[in-house]
Amino acid sequence: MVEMRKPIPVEEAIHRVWEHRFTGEKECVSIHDCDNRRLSETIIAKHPVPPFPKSPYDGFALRSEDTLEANRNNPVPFKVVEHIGAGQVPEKSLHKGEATRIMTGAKIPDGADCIAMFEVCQTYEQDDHSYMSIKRTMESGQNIIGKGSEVAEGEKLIAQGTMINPGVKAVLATFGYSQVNVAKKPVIGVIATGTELLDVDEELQPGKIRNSNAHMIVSQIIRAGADYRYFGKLADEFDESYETITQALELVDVLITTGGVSVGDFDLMPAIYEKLGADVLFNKVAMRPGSVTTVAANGEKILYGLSGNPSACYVGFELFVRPLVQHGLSNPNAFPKRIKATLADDFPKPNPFKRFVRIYLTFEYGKAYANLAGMDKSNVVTSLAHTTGLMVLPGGSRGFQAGDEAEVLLLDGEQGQREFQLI
Ligand SMILES: Nc1nc2c(c(=O)[nH]1)N[C@H]1C(S)=C(S)[C@@H](COP(=O)(O)OP(=O)(O)OC[C@H]3O[C@@H](n4cnc5c(N)ncnc54)[C@H](O)[C@@H]3O)O[C@H]1N2
Ligand code: MOO
Ligand SMILES: [Mg+2]
Repeated sequence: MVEMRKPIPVEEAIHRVWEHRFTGEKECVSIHDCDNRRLSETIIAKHPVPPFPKSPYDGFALRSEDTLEANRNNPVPFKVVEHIGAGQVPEKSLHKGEATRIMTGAKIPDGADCIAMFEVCQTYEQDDHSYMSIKRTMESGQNIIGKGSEVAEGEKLIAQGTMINPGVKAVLATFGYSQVNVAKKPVIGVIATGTELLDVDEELQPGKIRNSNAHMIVSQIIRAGADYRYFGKLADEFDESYETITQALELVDVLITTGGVSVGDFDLMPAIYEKLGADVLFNKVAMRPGSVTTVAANGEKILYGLSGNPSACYVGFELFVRPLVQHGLSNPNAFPKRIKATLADDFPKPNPFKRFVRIYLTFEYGKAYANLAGMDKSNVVTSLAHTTGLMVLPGGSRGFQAGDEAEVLLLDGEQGQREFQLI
C-alpha cells in the first residue's frame, strides 16, 4: 500500500527548517573583491570625517571680522598671502587683512573662519602682489566644512550583515579598509536524480529530458549569495545514489537533491534518508507547488529533497533553502520580503491548498500589479523564466480575479524581512 503522508502547514515546515539554521563563518577579502558580500563586522568611524576643516569651494579663506565694513559701495581689500590646492597644507596663518587663495577640498588655514567663493570676489595685482576684495560681509563659519562635521570618530556607521554596495564600499575605502571581513559563502551541494535526465549538451532521446533543475538550482544558489558544488546527475539506482550522497555530504554545508522524493517506484530518497539515519523534518507540505518537498537533518548537515518537478523545485528552494543561506550570511532579514500587489489577471483555478503562484511585477503610478508569469502547473518550466515573485494565494478558495489584492514574496533583491509571515 502506498505510504500516506501527513501534510504540515508551510509556516510549520519553515519553522522546522529554521530550527536547523547554521551560523556562517567569516573570511577576509580584498576591498576589490567585496561587492555583494555581507559585512561580518560593524563598521566604526576610525577617524573624524572630514579629518580636517576644509573648503567646499574654490575661493578665498578670510577672517570674517575683516569684512564687517564691506558693502556694495565699499569693497574691502585683502592681501593674498598664500595659494593652496587640495592636498596641500597651508603654512601661513591669517592676520588682519590677509586672505589665502584656496581650492575645493583644501585645508583651511589657521586664522581663517570663512570662505568667499571666487564669484563674490574681485582679484587684482598691485606692486607685484596679488590682492582680492569683497563687497559683502561674511559670517564666521560660512562655507567651512568643519572637522568631524559629517562623522565623529568612533561613530557606528554600518551594521554587521549589511550587503556591500557601492555606497558601503565608498565608506570602507574612506576609513582605509583595504581588507574587509565578510560572511563566508556557505557551500551548497547539488545532485540531480532521474534516469530520464540528459545533460544540457545532449540531443533529446525518446523518453528523456534535459536536466534543467540542476542548472536552475545552481543559479538560485548564486542568487542567494552562496557557493555551489555540483555533483552531477544520478540514475535512479540505490547503491550509486547512496554512495554519491554520502560522499557529497562530507564536502558541503547543505546538500540539495532534486527528484525522487515522492511515492513512485523509483523515488529513492526516502529509502536513502532511512539508510543514512537522517531525521526527516517533514515530507509533505500543505502547499502547491512543492507539496513533496522533504527536508532531513543528518548530524549538522541539512539535506533538502526538492521535487523533481521544475516549478516545485524552484519554489522549494526559495521558501526553505534561501532563508537559511541568508541567515548563514548574517543577513538579519533572512526571509523573502513581501509586498501587497493587485492581481493584473484572473486566476480562476479552485485552490484547495495554499498556492505560490509565479508572477512578475509591474508598477503603475506607484501601485504594484502581479501578472501571471505563465502556466502555473508544478511540472512547468517555461513560466519560471518570467518569474520575479511568488504570489501567495490562501487555500480553500474558488479562485481569484483581476483587481483582487494578494501578497507577493519578492525573489530578487537583497532586502528581506526578519520573520516569515503569510496571510
Ligand atoms: N501517487 C502520487 N504521485 C505523485 C504525487 C503524489 O502525492 N502521489 N505527488 C506528485 C507531485 S505533487 C510531485 S511535485 C511529483 C514529485 O516527484 P518527485 O520529486 O518524486 O520527482 P521525480 O518523480 O523524480 O520527477 C518528477 C518530474 O520531474 C521531472 N524531473 C525530475 N528531475 C528533473 C530535472 N533535474 N530537470 C528537469 N525535470 C526533472 C521528471 O522527469 C518528472 O517528470 O510527484 C507527483 N507524483
Ligand atoms: O509537490 Mo507538487 O509540486 O505539489 O505539484
Ligand atoms: Mg517521483
